[in-house]
Parts: sequence; structure tokens; C-alpha cells
Amino acid sequence: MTILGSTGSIGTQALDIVRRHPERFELVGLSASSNVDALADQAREFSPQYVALENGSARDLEDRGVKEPRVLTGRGAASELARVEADVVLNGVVGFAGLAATVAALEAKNTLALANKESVVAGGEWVLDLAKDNPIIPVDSEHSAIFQCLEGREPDRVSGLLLTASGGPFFATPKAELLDAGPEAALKHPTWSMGVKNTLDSATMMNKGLEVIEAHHLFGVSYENIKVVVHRQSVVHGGVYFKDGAFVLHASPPDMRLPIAYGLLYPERVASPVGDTDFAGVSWTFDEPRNDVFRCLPLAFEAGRLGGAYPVALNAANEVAIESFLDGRIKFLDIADVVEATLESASGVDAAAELESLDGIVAADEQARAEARRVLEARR
Ligand SMILES: NC(=O)C1=CN([C@@H]2O[C@H](COP(=O)(O)OP(=O)(O)OC[C@H]3O[C@@H](n4cnc5c(N)ncnc54)[C@H](OP(=O)(O)O)[C@@H]3O)[C@@H](O)[C@H]2O)C=CC1
Ligand SMILES: CC(=O)[C@@H](O)[C@H](O)COP(=O)(O)O
Ligand SMILES: [Mn+2]
Repeated sequence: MTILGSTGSIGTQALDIVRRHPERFELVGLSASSNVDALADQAREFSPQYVALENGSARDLEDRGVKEPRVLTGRGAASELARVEADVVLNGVVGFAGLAATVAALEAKNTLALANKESVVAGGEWVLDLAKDNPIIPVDSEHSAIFQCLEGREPDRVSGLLLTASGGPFFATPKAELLDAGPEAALKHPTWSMGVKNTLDSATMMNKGLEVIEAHHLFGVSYENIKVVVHRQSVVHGGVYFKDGAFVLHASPPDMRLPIAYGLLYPERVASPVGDTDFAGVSWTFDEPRNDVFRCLPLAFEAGRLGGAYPVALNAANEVAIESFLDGRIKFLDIADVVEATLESASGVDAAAELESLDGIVAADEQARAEARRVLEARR
């Protein structure tokens, strides 16, 4: 097994599974961007064959007592590692930066356990085509849930998909109070402990928007037949509607180690790190999303329906906008405005886009980021 993004939230939880079930795993590689201290600690504890560091040198690792594994460094190190033969490659890199590694793992015919949703959003059909011979095992909790609901069932009997959203920290907050919501409040997720980007995307509901596009591509279901509901408890993660009226739901405690373990060991299952859920006296609620306030979700549906380079532009504009929000340059509700304005002017990006290669998608992403920065500049 290889873990890309091993120093992040997904990566460290994956390593916790390795700690609990050491006999199940042979560690091929670990990768990080710049957190050399954490990567060195992991390399000393787990003795992988390779370590990959995007921003740093072999010397940085040697100075921290990492002598044994082969070291890959520099831009593209994670992708180089993704090409090394492994029984499964977990992509826990955050953001668009994870696309190259997804492509590399699939081109090398490694099984891909995928947490990095942005690579399916931006890579779309082209990435799914690469996955024809070695299917992707989803790790994102909702997609793992749907995958598990579909196990052993005929895809042509499916009529729709359900994705649940926690609603984030602001689901019940009046719009007027959101005008001054800052990063600290936005990063207080009610049910999950995750990296900064996914947590902020949950607060804006862009996370669910990205996940709708991810589900459309992974499961081949049209946007009209994908439903999102707000489920504050984050115990039901997703479901499948069947043509005969049956509705199969997946539920589990909100702990990412469950879908990560499933993705790494599929089709096997190992003992849960958390106890069984007692359902007695428990209430589950399901509400409509507040699309008038959290506009990133309807914008993502629209970008998905438009197709072409629009999902690339949605994702790029979001990454630019959230960086600005975290730096205090724009307000919480401006994130959706920046995404919307970028999409409105994205027809040029779409017309020029060549989405059948990594270079083509990277070019579309760069163009959309430039467009989003123009939008931000014009708002000053
Ligand atoms: N966290 C969660 O519970 C869930 C996450 N996901 C998805 O999984 C992915 C990872 O999320 P999460 O673990 O929260 O993110 P984190 O920010 O916690 O971790 C990101 C990891 O990616 C590495 N990284 C960052 N930039 C690059 C780069 N340019 N090239 C290579 N590696 C890089 C980081 O290294 P370094 O530490 O050195 O910066 C770190 O190891 C995201 O796409 C997210 O949406 C999906 C469902 C749940
Ligand atoms: C754990 C996981 O899969 C996250 O993507 C989660 O879905 C985020 O929570 P929200 O439902 O608030 O977006
Ligand atoms: Mn999710």
C-alpha cells in the first residue's frame, strides 16, 4: 500500500488503521508536501520502501534520521510514487494538486482508493476512462456509502442516489449573521474532524457540490437523479434509490477510519476502531439544503450540468476564493459570489479547453484561476 498525503487528516487516519492491523499491510510509500517533521516521524515508525516530499530535500529527511527508504523529492514526487507498483494507492492529497497523482496511479494500473474528490471533479470523464480496467474504490464517506449500497446489485436497477450533508457549522445561522462569519467559526465542523479545506467547503456546502459531481462521474447517474439532504447527525452517509421503490441507506459512526479501511482492504472488512452504534432512542433528521443562502451547492449542480471545463472552473474558483477568505481578504458569503462570477465568465475557458490530457486540464485550471483572480481584483 502507498499513502499519498500521509501527513494529513486522511493520511494519519489511514496510518492508524495500519497500526491496528499491521499484518494486513506492506507499506510501499508515504508522501507529504512540506511537513518534513511529520513525514520523518512516520518513516521511522512504519519503514516504508519509499518516501516522497514535494517541497524539501533528501537531506531534510536524512537530518531527521530517515536513512533507509528511497527518497523522491520535488514537484511531482507524489505522482512518481503513485506509479510505483502497490496493491492499493490511497490518494489523500488535498485539492486540485491531487489530480496528477490520481492519473499516475491509474496509468500505472494500481488500484486507487480515492479520497481526493477534486481529481474526479476536474478530471471528469477522462479520469473515469483511465479507470476502466482498475476501478476506483471511493473513500469519501458518501461515495463509500453508495458504493457499499451498490455492492452485488445490478447498476441498471438504480434510479437515483442520495448524498447527505451535515449542513456544516452554519446550517441554522440566519443569513445576516453570516455576513461577519470568520475562519475560526467556519472551521468548527459539527461532526467530522478533517483538514482545513474540506472543513471550509463543508461550511459553504461546496463540499457537497463537489461530491455531487464526484458521484455523477463515479456512478454514472445523471444530475437530475442525485438528491442532497441535510442530515445533522452524519450517521447516514448516502443511499441508493432503486427502480422498484426500494431505498437502501448506509449508516455508520462519523469516523473516516471506517471508509478508509474499507477502501484499502476492499472487499475485506476489518474490526471497527469504534464501538457499535446503539440506535435505541436515537432520532435522525433529514432537511432540504438552504440553497438560497449556501449557493455553492446549486452552482456546482449547474457547473456539473454544463459539463466541459465548467467543473474545472468551479473547483479552481473555489480554491482561489477560500484562500482569500482564510487570508481575511473576502467575507464568507463572497466565496459563492467569486465562484458564480468566475463561472459566468468561464465560457472562454470552456471553449479553449482540451480535457483529454493532464496538461489540458491543468491549462484549463490555470486559466480559471486567472479568471477568479480577475474577479477578486475587480471587487476591491
Ligand atoms: N479529512 C477527511 O476526513 C476527508 C477528506 N476528504 C478529501 O481527502 C483529501 C485530503 O483531505 P485532508 O486529509 O482533510 O487534507 P489535509 O489538508 O489534512 O492533508 C493534505 C495532505 O496532502 C499533502 N499535500 C498538500 N498539498 C500537496 C501537494 N501540492 N502535493 C502533494 N501533497 C500535498 C499534505 O502534506 P503536508 O502535510 O506536508 O502539507 C497532506 O499530507 C481532500 O481532497 C479532501 O476533500 C474526503 C473525505 C473526508
Ligand atoms: C467525511 C466526509 O466525507 C466529508 O466530506 C464530509 O462529508 C464533510 O461533511 P459535510 O457533510 O458537512 O460536507
Ligand atoms: Mn464527504
